[in-house]
Order: sequence, then C-alpha cells, then structure tokens
Amino acid sequence: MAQVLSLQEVFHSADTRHARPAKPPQRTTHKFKTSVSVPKRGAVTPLRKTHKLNSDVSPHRAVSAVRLMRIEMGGAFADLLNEKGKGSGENEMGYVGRTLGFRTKDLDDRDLRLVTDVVGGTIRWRRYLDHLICSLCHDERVFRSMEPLLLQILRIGFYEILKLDMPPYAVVDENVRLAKAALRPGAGNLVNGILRKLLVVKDNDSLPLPKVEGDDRTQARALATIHSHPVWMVRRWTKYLGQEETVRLMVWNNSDPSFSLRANCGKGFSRDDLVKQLQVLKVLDLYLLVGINATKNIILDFQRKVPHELSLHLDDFVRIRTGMQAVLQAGLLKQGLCAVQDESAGMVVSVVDPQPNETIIDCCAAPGGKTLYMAALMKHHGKVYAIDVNKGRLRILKDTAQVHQVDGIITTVAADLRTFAEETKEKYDKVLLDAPCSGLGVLSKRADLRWNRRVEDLEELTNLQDELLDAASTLVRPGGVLVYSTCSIDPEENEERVEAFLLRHPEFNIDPVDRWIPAAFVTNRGFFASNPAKHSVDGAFAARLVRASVKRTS
Ligand SMILES: C[S@@+](CC[C@H](N)C(=O)[O-])C[C@H]1O[C@@H](n2cnc3c(N)ncnc32)[C@H](O)[C@@H]1O
Repeated sequence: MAQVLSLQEVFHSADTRHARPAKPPQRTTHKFKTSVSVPKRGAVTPLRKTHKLNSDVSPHRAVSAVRLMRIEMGGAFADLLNEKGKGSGENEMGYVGRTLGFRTKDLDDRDLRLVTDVVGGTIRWRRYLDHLICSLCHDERVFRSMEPLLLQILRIGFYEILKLDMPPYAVVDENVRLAKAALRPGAGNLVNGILRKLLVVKDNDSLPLPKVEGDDRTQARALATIHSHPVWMVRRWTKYLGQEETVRLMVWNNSDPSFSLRANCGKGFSRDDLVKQLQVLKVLDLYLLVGINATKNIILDFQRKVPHELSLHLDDFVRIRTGMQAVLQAGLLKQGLCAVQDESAGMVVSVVDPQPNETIIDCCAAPGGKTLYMAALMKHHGKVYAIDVNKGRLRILKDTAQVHQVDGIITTVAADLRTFAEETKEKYDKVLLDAPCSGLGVLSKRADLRWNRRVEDLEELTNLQDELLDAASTLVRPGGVLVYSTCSIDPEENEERVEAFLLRHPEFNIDPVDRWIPAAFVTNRGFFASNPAKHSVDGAFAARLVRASVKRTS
C-alpha cells in the first residue's frame, strides 16, 4: 500500500477488496430477509428514474448505509473523500435506488462531507459499535441474526450519537425513519428501542464497555473493543511498545486523518504559492452546521479559509486538517500544482536525497508519490526509472508525471523487480525499494485496513521484502546507495529486514540518516522511523545502505 496517497487513493482510501467483517461479537451472516436487493459486485448501472424520491429520509444516512453495505458485502470502495461530479456521486444514487427501493435528494457538499465522516468513522469504530449494539439488544441472538442493512443503520446511529455528538433525538428520529422506509415498520421500532437505550446509558455515563483487567489476553481483548482494533494488533503492539504507547497509537488511528500537501516545485509552484491558494479557498465548518441542520434544517454558511500549517520538517510541504474537499474542488491536484503526500513519505525521499544528473531507480514505484517528488527535486536533469509489477498503478504514475511536468526524466517499466534485476546489467547511483508492506503505519488514513490485515500476512510480506531487497541490491553501483522503506511501524518489516539483509550482504553498510532527517526521527542504528502517536505523521521507516566501492588493486 502506498504511503503517499495518489488522487485515486484519496478517493478510494477505504479499498475493501479484501474486506472481512470485524470479528467480535460474532454474527451469523445470512441472505437478506427483506426485499432489499444486494448490488452486484462492482456493478454500476445508470440511475433508474422509476425509483421514487423519498424526501423524508436524510440523504447522507441513506447513502452512508448503502455504502457501508457495499463495503461489507465486498467488492466496493468507500470514497472517503468524495468529489462531487467525479462519477461516484451519480452512481451512488443508483446504488441507493437499487438497494433501498427509493431515491433521496441529491447530496450537497455538506452531505458529502457527512457521508465521508460517517462511513470512515463507522468502519473504524466497528468493533466498539458492535459490542455496544450487541450489549443493548435484549437477546444476543437478535444481534447475531440481524440483517445487514438494519445493522448498518444502527451502527450509523450509534456512531453519530457517541462520536459525532449529533443531537440525539434527531439521530434517533432520522435513523428510525430510514429503517422504516428501507425495511419495514418493525425494523424502525427495533432501531428506536435500541437507540433510546443507548441514550439512557450514555446519559448515565454507564456504557457497557469491558474493563481493562485480568491476564494479558483479557486486557488486550478489552482494549481492542474500547479502541476498536483487532486483538492481534493490540497484543503485538503491547509486546514491543508497552500498553500506554499502544493506547496512544490506537487513539491516533481513530482520530480524523490529517493530510499534507506537497507543492510541486517540478512545475515551478512553490510552497508560498500553495499557501496563497489555501488562503483564498473556503471550507465549510461542518460540525457547526450538523448541530443546527440536523435538528431544525437551518442552513448556516459559516466559511473560513483552509486551515493549514507549514511542515516543520520539509520545505515543500503544508499540513491541512480539514478542507481537502475545497482543495479538490479548486483543481489544485488535477492541475498538478500539488500532491497529497504525507510528510513521512517526504522524509523517505529526503533519505534518498536525489540530486540533479543522478540515475535513480524506484523499484516499487506506483502510484508514484516518491518517484514524482524525486523527479521534481532533480530539476529536470538526470533519470528516474520507475518499476512496478502493477500495470494499472504504473499508468497512474505515468499520467500524473505528465500533469506534474516531470515526465521528461521518468521512464516507467512494468515488471516484477525480481525478474527485472535478473535480466539487467545496468547499475544505478541510487536505488529506492519502497516495499509492499502491512501498512500498519497508515491506519488513520485507511479506515478499513485494520480489519483486512491478518497476522499471517506478515510472514508472507517479510519473505517478499527479503526477496525484493536481494533483487534491488544487485542494481546498486559500487559506492551507490540503497534505500529500503515501508509505511509500517512493525520491527519485523523494518529493522529486522535490514539486519537480516546486512548479514546476507556484507558489502553493504548503514549510512546514518541524521544528515537529512531531524534527530527526533532517527533511531539508534541510524534509521529513519516515524511514530504516528509521537510525531503526528504516518508511521514509516527507511534505512540508507551504501554499497562498498570496488577496491583498486595496483
Ligand atoms: C508501497 S507500494 C509503493 C508506493 C510508491 N513507492 C509510492 O510512493 O507511491 C508498493 C508497490 O510495490 C509493488 N510491487 C509489489 N510486488 C512487486 C514486485 N515483485 N515487483 C515490482 N513491484 C512490486 C506494488 O504493485 C505496489 O505498487
């Protein structure tokens, strides 16, 4: 998974191709009992005008419920940063019509933001929400056999009340209305009963959550429920970070992701230029609107400029907490003036330290976040080869390179790195291996990823990482540099891979990264490692290794 988000990844940042439902509490999955039809995997058909408009149901809840269904049933994407008119908005109403049997009003900008927040948050908090819903059902069997759409409506209601602090009675009313319209009156009554129980326990401050006590396993299970993560992650992190740090990490993963933008100096667009643009863009203050809008339908257009701050670590980067929608709509990304890129990814490029006239190979390049940044820093002089086994993602890289006007020095190669390395005799000044990894450093941005990763994936990934490292190392010229990076915080994918590599390849030595990276990010062994909870950027890792020069024999 990419640490740098391409435009496509921003739109589809909850890729659920491998979606599995959150485990506890276990529910029996069964076919729909009602007239609800399951949308076919990936099917996109034009909106059927025959679906009646239901203006009693709030559009953002109907769309969120349907999107969550698509995600849970697999084969769908949650467009966490939805862009109006980018296709998904129109197709989405088609899905709503086919799934619920009625249409709703079109989504306006506020609805789009709400859908993004509700879908992302509901996915993130799934384990926690399901625990509470199950605890408040009068009989556990009711929860276990609950039909999928009903469960999504309840999750939305619980999330809105507990995490978005929306006016509770409006949430109950609206979700009951949705359940009645989309399912049947009885479903509405069930939603009403359970949501009202929630309001009571919330008001009494007695949410039925587990206590963190007992043996390690029981504590991990309780923490996993309270902070909505898989138990295996909690156990693994507790082992090497301790409980306190693990909790901090989970809190970070559950917080709203913040994004960074990189001004594209390759197109002559500086950070100052970017800041000027951000100052004139307007962002709606959603939460103010939600509070008022949800109860009385009063619309208040309270606008302010996109809040941003300059990166402390990288000259071309600006952080934004909210306002991505405004940035998208202003076309700054489409015009290639800037890119969405986390500072941790930017720092990996700093570790490579690309210079004009160098020949660099980016071994796992797509969708190209680091390739493009390296090319921009090389000021149109030199060569960057971008290899990736995934042709589709490589095409994105090629297209973006054109828009960013750095394509003149980039050559894309669709190949498996292992085969490529075997077949070529070429050597390069610098080799970047941004390896496929678990993505455990980017869980705040990838809402669904925590539920899709299994502990067994790690072994498969570390084997691949070793093979790719061996292959990449053959491409480094004597005296040249190999940078190994991941967007993981797991030592097995990071330090342990490098140490194992150095044992296999004594011709390489560690080149400490402190010349390029602030001290706070440099480990004892001289590697770059960012810790989301500590540094407020994604978790990433990079090691800079230098190949010994050939000794001249006289
Ligand atoms: C972490 S992503 C790279 C992100 C990219 N460096 C960026 O900054 O946008 C890992 C990439 O490795 C590619 N990949 C996986 N196995 C590969 C292989 N055997 N050879 C080449 N590329 C591979 C995947 O297709 C994926 O695009």
